[in-house]
Amino acid sequence: MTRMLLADRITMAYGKDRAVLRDITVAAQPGRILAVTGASGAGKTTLLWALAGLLSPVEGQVTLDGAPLRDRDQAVTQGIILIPQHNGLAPTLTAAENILVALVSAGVRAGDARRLTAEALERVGLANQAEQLVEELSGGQQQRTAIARGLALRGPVLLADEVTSELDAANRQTVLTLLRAEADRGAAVVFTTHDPQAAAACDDELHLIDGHATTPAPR
Ligand SMILES: Nc1ncnc2c1ncn2[C@@H]1O[C@H](COP(=O)(O)OP(=O)(O)OP(=O)(O)O)[C@@H](O)[C@H]1O
Repeated sequence: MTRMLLADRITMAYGKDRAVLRDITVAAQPGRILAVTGASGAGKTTLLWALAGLLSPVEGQVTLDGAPLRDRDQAVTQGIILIPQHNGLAPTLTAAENILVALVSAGVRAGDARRLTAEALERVGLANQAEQLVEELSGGQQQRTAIARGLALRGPVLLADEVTSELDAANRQTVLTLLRAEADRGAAVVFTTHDPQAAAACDDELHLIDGHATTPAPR
């Protein structure tokens, strides 16, 4: 299954504050990885939250397969997976439990959920940390657990918010390879990053400067 997720001339603001994103048009395309780059505060997370259905534009719209995306509940139902910037894991559950809970609440049967959890932790190199509490994992291990959870859900859209920021070079490369595998199975992947090398490994780049798009060109 593929999905076409489009931000169509969106402007985003928090409360009555000035806009933090202005007139942005960008598509998450099946089979491709879009890098969203820009300095701290440029609006990368805000764009991802709009695509995830967590925030509504004040102008323009986010559409999914041509129809307006209503909210996060609809986005979850339609398989728009978000790996949030600060991992979003439950610290007092184990790495495996965090993934299992997500899978079971997405409707996966318990036996399949256990198998998918083990596979996902293996892919990020955390097979031996499966039964460890998240609060006892290092920052990079927590980040990889959040990535494993996002991978295990196998959605048609994967939104990954700075998911390599705490990783060493080898794990960063592993994660980029895993994001590529997601695109190769047909997912639309959007990846925010400060790392020019990581961005260069993606198919397309949207560069934000103070909420404005500057480089929408495909490579
Ligand atoms: N909840 C909020 N309330 C008010 N302003 C916010 C909120 N979240 C973000 N902002 C503002 O929106 C702008 C864009 O923030 P955003 O987090 O999208 O940037 P970013 O590019 O992801 O930054 P970073 O690389 O540091 O994560 C910033 O000026 C920030 O202060």
